[in-house]
Formats: sequence, structure tokens, C-alpha cells
Amino acid sequence: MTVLKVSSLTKNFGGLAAVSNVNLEIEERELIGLIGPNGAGKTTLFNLLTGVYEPSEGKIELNVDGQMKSIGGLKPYVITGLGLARTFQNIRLFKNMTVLDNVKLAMNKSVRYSALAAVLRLPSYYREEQRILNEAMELLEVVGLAEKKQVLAKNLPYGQQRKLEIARALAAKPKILFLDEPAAGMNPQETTELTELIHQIKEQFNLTVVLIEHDMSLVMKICERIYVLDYGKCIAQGTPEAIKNNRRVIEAYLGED
Ligand SMILES: Nc1ncnc2c1ncn2[C@@H]1O[C@H](COP(=O)(O)OP(=O)(O)OP(=O)(O)O)[C@@H](O)[C@H]1O
Repeated sequence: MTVLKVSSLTKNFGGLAAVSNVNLEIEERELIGLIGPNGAGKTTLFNLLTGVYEPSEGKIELNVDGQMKSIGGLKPYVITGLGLARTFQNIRLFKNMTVLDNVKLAMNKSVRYSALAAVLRLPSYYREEQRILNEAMELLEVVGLAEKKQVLAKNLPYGQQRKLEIARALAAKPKILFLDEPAAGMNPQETTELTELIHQIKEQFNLTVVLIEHDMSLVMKICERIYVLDYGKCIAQGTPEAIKNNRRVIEAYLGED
């Protein structure tokens, strides 16, 4: 079943087509890689898909309860509510809050007590607070940060901050998870752990995952299918094996590591 379909998507910044006539079709529970040289348009594409930017042209459709719904240009919080969550290349945490509060805050949209219940401290308030605490702790267990729950986010090592971002994205209960360079700044040990974590959350939460990543060994190891962007255009898509041997992809990367 198709969960996300992108048709002829274009984003212009002045005279520059950062994303140019891109088509994607992603199936439920696929693990997709989005790669390409620096400045190829990967983050701009994520920003279009998650509502940060409005498309200049083209269509983005998300499967909502079995129907393809056009989501291009909707506000980010609306798109998140439809089941699409993301992490950012530049980590966006509440740095002076604890690890636990960072996750609890990400769950706030699902809070089910009224303002009055909160002010009067009614039983419904305590029940809901307990549910939020339990769910937040479960997510911290999943990403291996339960023992760090009281640590301020800014005091976590870089790799763990990235895992906390993933926990925050999961708190939105997404169907599709977008990860923007999840392994950036990680050491090889952390990257290996991250690879396992991505597999684990995909299975546990029945997710479709799309990731931008420069770490080719990670991409080739875990992605089932890869799209390659270059100068805003999609120049190839296919299995890791096909992409590795694709002449246009090799040419695009010539001069890159
Ligand atoms: N808000 C913006 N205004 C103007 N130009 C932009 C804007 N955002 C991105 N660009 C330009 O669009 C092109 C694509 O950038 P983008 O960040 O999407 O590439 P990328 O593939 O994610 O690169 P990297 O791998 O380096 O993160 C670049 O030339 C960039 O300078």
C-alpha cells in the first residue's frame, strides 16, 4: 500500500530550483534512504514533505485512513497530526529541560484532560499525567535513555541527543518517520547502535522510515530502497546494490568521499 506519493514536486528559491520535478512513491513499512551530494536538495525535500516549505509546484499525497490526501502546503503541526514526524539535521531539543520533560512535552498534543481538571487537580488530571509519564518512560526505554531521564538535554553526549530527538518524534505516534542525518556526529559504536535502534523502532511501531544520511555504509546496510538527488533532481532510485553500481550516481559523487 502506498503511504506517500510525491508528483512533479518543485521548490524554487529565487532562480534556484532546490527541488526540481521530483517523483517518489513510498510503500507502507519501507525503509527508504535519500542521498545525494551536499546541496542536492535533500533537506529542502524533507521541509516540503513536513510542511516547513510550501511547494512551488507539484503534489504531495499522504495515505490517511486508506485515502490519498493532498498535504502540500499544510502547516507542520497539521501534517504531524496526520502521522508524519521528523527529526532535524540541527538538533532541536529544549536544551535546559530534562530528558524526560523533553519527551513529555512532545506528547502534549495527546493530553486528554481539561484546563479546569488541571487547575482543580481532578482525578482525571492525575490519571492523564500518569499515562503521559508511563508513555514517555517507555519511549526513553526504547531509545536507551531511561536512566538519563533527569539529565538536562544539553548535558547529553551528541549521539544521545539524537536518540532523544527520535524519542520526541515517536511521541507524536507517527506512521512515517523522517530522520535527517541521524548518524551525523556519531562515532562508529554509536552509529552501530543507531542502526539497530532504527530497525527496532520500525518493527515495534510499524513505521515507514525515510532517512537522509551521508554515512553510506549505514545507508547501504539498512535501506531497502534509495532515492538519489543531484542538483534538485532525482537521478536514480533502486535497491542499494543497483544504486552502488549506477553510473549517474557514481558520477554525481565523483569528487566526494
Ligand atoms: N531557504 C533557502 N533559501 C535559499 N536557498 C536555499 C534555502 N534552503 C536551501 N537552499 C539552497 O537549496 C539547495 C539545496 O539545499 P539543501 O539544504 O536542501 O541540500 P541538502 O542536499 O540537504 O544538502 P546537505 O547534504 O549539505 O545538507 C542549496 O543550493 C541551498 O543553498
